[in-house]
Amino acid sequence: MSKEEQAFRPGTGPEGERVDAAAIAVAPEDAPRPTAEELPAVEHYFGENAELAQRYVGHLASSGIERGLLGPREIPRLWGRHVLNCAAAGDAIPEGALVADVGSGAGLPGIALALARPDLMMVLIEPLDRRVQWLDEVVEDLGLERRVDVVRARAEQVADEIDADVVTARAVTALRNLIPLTVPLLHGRGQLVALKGRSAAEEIEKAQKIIRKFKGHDVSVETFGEGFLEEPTTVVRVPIG
Ligand SMILES: C[S@@+](CC[C@H](N)C(=O)[O-])C[C@H]1O[C@@H](n2cnc3c(N)ncnc32)[C@H](O)[C@@H]1O
Repeated sequence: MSKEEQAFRPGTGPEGERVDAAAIAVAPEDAPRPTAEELPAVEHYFGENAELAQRYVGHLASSGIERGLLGPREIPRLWGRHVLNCAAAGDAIPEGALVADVGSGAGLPGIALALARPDLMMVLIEPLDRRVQWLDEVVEDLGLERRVDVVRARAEQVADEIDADVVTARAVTALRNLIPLTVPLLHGRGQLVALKGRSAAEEIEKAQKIIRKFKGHDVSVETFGEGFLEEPTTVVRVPIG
C-alpha cells in the first residue's frame, strides 16, 4: 500500500490490521506540537496564525481521527506531512486569489492554506456529508467563515457556480482524471495547482492529451518548502488559457 493510500485507511494499521481509530484519537490539547525542527516552518508559514494552526491540528488528531477523516497512523506526522506540507503549496498561489480546493477531505490543503494565507478566499468542495459536517464545524471553530465556504458537491456538479482563480487538489485522483474535474471551475483562465508525490512526471506524461484538450500549457513540476520542510512539497502547476 502506498503512503497516500495508508493515510486514508482510517480503520487499518501499518500491516493492514484492524485498529480502533476512536481509541487512538487524542484529546485536542494532547495533539502533537511541532518539533524543534518544524518550528521555523510553522512561524514562516503561519506567522500570527500559528496558534490557530495548532488548534486545527487538535481537531485533526481528535475528531478528525475518530470520525475517519485521516488514518490513526497520521497523528505523529500531522504537522510535517500534512499541515506544513500543504501550507508550503501556498507559495504557488498569487496574492488575493479565489481558490477552490477540490476533494478537501479534512481540509487539506484548503484549511491549511486559509490559515497560512489570510489574503485568500477559499471554497472547499467535498461530496461526503460526514466530511462536510466536520469541515463546517472546524471552519466555524477557527473563525474562518468569512473567507472559507464549504460546498457539499462533486466538483463536476458546481462548475456553473464557481469561478476560481486557482484550483488545488491533493490525493484526489491521477492528473489525467483531475483535469476534467477541476479545469471547468477556472472558466478558461487561472491555474490548477495539484499537490503530487514522486509520480508527478509520470502523471503529466499520461495526461498530455487531456491537458491540451482543456487548454493547459507550460505545465511545470515545482517544489516548495526547501530549507523548511524535511520533505518539500511537490506541485504540478497547469496554467490554463
Ligand atoms: C483521499 S481523500 C484526500 C483528502 C484531502 N485532499 C487530503 O489530502 O487529505 C480524497 C477526497 O476527494 C473527494 N472526492 C472524490 N471525488 C471527488 C469529486 N469528483 N469532487 C470533489 N471531491 C471528490 C473524496 O470524497 C475525498 O474526501
